[in-house]
Amino acid sequence: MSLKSSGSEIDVSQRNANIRNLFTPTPAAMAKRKEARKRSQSSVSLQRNHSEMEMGQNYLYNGNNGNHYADDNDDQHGMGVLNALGINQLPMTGNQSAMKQYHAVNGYGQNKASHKDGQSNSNKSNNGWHQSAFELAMKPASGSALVHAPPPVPLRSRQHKSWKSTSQLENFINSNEEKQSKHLQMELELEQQQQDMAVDFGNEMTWGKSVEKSQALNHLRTLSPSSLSYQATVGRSAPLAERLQRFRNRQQQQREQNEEQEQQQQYYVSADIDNIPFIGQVQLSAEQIGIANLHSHNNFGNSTNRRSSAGNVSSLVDAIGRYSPEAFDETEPEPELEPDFELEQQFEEELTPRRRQRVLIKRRTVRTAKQSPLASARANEGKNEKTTTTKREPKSGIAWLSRLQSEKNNQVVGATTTSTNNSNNPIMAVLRTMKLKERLAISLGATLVLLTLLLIVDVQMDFGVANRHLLQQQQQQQQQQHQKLRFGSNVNDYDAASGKGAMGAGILHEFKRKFLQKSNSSGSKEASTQATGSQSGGVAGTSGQDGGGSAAGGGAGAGAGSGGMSTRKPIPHDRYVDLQKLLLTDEYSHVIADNAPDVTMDNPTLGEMLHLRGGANASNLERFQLRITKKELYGEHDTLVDAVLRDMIKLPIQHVVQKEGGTQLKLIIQYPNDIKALMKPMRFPRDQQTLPNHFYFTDYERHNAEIAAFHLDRILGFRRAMPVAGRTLNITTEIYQLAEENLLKTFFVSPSLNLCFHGKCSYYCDTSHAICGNPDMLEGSFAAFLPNFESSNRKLWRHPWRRSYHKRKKALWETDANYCALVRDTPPYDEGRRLLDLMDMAVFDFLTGNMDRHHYETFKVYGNETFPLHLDHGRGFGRPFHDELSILAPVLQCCLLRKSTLMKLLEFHNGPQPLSQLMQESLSNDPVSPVLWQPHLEALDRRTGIILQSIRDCIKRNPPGEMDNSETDLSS
Ligand SMILES: Nc1ncnc2c1ncn2[C@@H]1O[C@H](COP(=O)(O)OP(=O)(O)OP(=O)(O)O)[C@@H](O)[C@H]1O
Ligand SMILES: [Mn+2]
Repeated sequence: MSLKSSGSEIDVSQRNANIRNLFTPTPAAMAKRKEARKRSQSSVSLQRNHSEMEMGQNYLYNGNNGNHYADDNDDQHGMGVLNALGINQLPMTGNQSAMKQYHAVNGYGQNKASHKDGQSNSNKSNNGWHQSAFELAMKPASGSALVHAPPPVPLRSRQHKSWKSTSQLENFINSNEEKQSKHLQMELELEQQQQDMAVDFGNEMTWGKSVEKSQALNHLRTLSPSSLSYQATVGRSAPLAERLQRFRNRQQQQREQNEEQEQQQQYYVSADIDNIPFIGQVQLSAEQIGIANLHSHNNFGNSTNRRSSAGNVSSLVDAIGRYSPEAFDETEPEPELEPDFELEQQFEEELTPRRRQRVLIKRRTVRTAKQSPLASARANEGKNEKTTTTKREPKSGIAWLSRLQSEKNNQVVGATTTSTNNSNNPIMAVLRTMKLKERLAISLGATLVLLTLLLIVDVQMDFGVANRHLLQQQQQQQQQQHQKLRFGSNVNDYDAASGKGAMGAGILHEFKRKFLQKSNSSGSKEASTQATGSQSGGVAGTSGQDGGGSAAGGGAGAGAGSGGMSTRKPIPHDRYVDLQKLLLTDEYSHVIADNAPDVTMDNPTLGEMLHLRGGANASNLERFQLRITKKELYGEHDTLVDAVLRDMIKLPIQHVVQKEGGTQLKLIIQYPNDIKALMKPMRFPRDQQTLPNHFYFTDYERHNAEIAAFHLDRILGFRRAMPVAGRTLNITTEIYQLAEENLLKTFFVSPSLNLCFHGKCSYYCDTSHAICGNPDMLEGSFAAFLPNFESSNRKLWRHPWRRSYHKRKKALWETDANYCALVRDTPPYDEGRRLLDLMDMAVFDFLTGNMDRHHYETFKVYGNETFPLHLDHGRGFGRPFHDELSILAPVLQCCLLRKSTLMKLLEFHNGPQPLSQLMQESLSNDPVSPVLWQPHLEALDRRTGIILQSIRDCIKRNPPGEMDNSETDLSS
């Protein structure tokens, strides 16, 4: 296991400094630890634990470091601050493993680049280690039995740069295994020994809860790794068996010795078997053990329950310190006691150290009168001659009964014995009786409370289930009555923004969601999918935009609801008759704009504009380019499109150059006759989804998305995307042998002997993201090249609904509910077709799931009254199971859509052919068909429904008379 496999190239000393800073203790803590270290004899083995802890934490921190690096790249997009060196490395290693996870979860195709596999594997294994090390390190601190926690990290060990050493890690693992086996062995032997010695465990101090006390002692008995390592250190080189034998002998000696002493003391010795790990190494007198026992109660048993975890760890150090041989020195000052032991403390303060111990023992013996019934029974059986019946605090509800019984016994037996049994003391008797009542009352009360709780829970469950049905009915009614949607996490903001509040419904929805989730346990599958649907919608709402009251927030909710709808049992098909009717009137022209570009008039071609004419030998592409018009790239029935596609698929490749600009690798493929295509190579199989930790701007480009987007654009009737075809190339003969020099430099042969290249770009153009032949074939998308006529330059426009391209910052449209009003007042969106073109683009991007629409381009020569090109769709079709509603923000915020677009959507929705089918048919002509993974096709239909629903919502919110001032009717 290599520590280096995290892929981090960070300067080690810098990292160490960071880690030291992170763990810099306060002066008080340092003093405390210093003190603890002084007292502790076991720094070596304990230190070891801490260096482990540090390693775990270090790795955690290291992980953060990775994020930190990513965070520092503020504008990561094409404008290109991010350079691949180092910065890309950290997130990418994570991505690789995330990708692997995808493969594992979805049973996806294998990652073909073997070196990638290697990397992700090593990364994964490293993660695995990291986790376990962290768990190991954190276990003591987070576990319920805090007494198991090793003492705080000594400063000395803190400074050990243990993460540097790989062997130390191995040592740690080995030693840990060793420890565990020793631990087991030891436990076995100790158990045996305990049986050998016939220890009476019922003979514990009983001032307080016996459970608490035995917890601490049990802890010691079960030998936590820290206590074991402590012991191992104290015992140093003595073999375990020998040490155990010695220890056993000593116990035996002590036992014999104690038998000669007072009977009360004898109890203590036997009870002190709990302290074996400690007393095993040190010769102790019975009195010392008594003290030790007391201390252990004070410092373990009670601290477990009463101290905060931080305090607990330090108290443990103190305790361990006290248990070191010096700590048993009689002159050791009395340690600070817990508040509950004030009585004892007062008592003890009156006595000299030596005397005190004896008295203490006696006191304890007195208290042993409160031994547990079980123990008392045992004591009575085994040690009748001792006559002292002992009793522990009762644990069970009926313990008071046995206590009463044993009290009677005490009174009988106690009279005839010499022990200091004061159970016949009338005051004590009264006290006990009172306690009994108290206990009865308490247990009665507790039972009542429990019963009430149970009742409440039961009633709630019933209520939840019942309400689910009610709410479902309600929801269906709502849908049928064409009421507006109100789902998702932003529902309240949305309601506030719209001012026509469905706050109550929002709350109801929240309520429903909660109860649906709850009722999942009752096995309702429907509920579970529904809950999931609305949850993912919630995510969409929040991830896409701030909840700042934007209408898009509401829309996000709407989509969430619809998303949920698709997974529910079929409801009658909603044909959106209301919308169909509206298409026939102009009543809602402020929402449904009748602004279809009329291609029959004022629609000059580029050739006409630029006075260019293709020669007799002009290629299909050139002719295509010259025929581009002001209003669309190609005519509805233009056969040149197919010719252009065919050329790109069939023509031999002459030259390959890397395309500059953009963030990811693209190649310019040159064919004969000056035909060019823009190629995006395949990186992943079709079913590879956007990596969960990828932002839209770091998502990989998908060649098949480019192909599918062209087809979709055509089917939608926009015709604003250049023709794109798929083609499979021979990487050796069709790229490598034809590549220009700069590209050639990035070629290499992978370990599995495939030819690979990575090119030069800002994202993913490095050896670990190379594009490789499989074994020699490489698939790609080929987009017909845009005209490059000198005077046909394109104008680049910033998209008004551009995302922030920053991980933490939000764009204005995400926070300003009235953002559309601002856009409507700004040229070129204040008049003409442009704003409606953006609505079309939003619909188009929402259908493909493309969030990467930062800019768009137009042909300069046409001015403003021209269409925006639909370019760059490589980041679409990444998340088939998620509908990113924020992409629809322009439509939702402006409440605007072209009538022609709405007609198309209604057509897809109502048939005869759904969009998915139209797409499938269109795509089946492509050489790399099937182009889309089935879930993406299904997503198209689902998203069509969502858009329709949001338009319906817009209609509801914008009745004809009550038009918002900002919403100018563009259709007029
Ligand atoms: N078919 C095409 N023919 C000629 N040039 C094109 C074509 N498609 C896109 N381009 C140009 O290439 C540039 C980069 O293309 P594209 O946006 O697809 O790459 P990208 O790596 O995704 O870029 P970015 O990361 O900036 O989005 C575009 O800005 C556009 O000007
Ligand atoms: Mn792009």
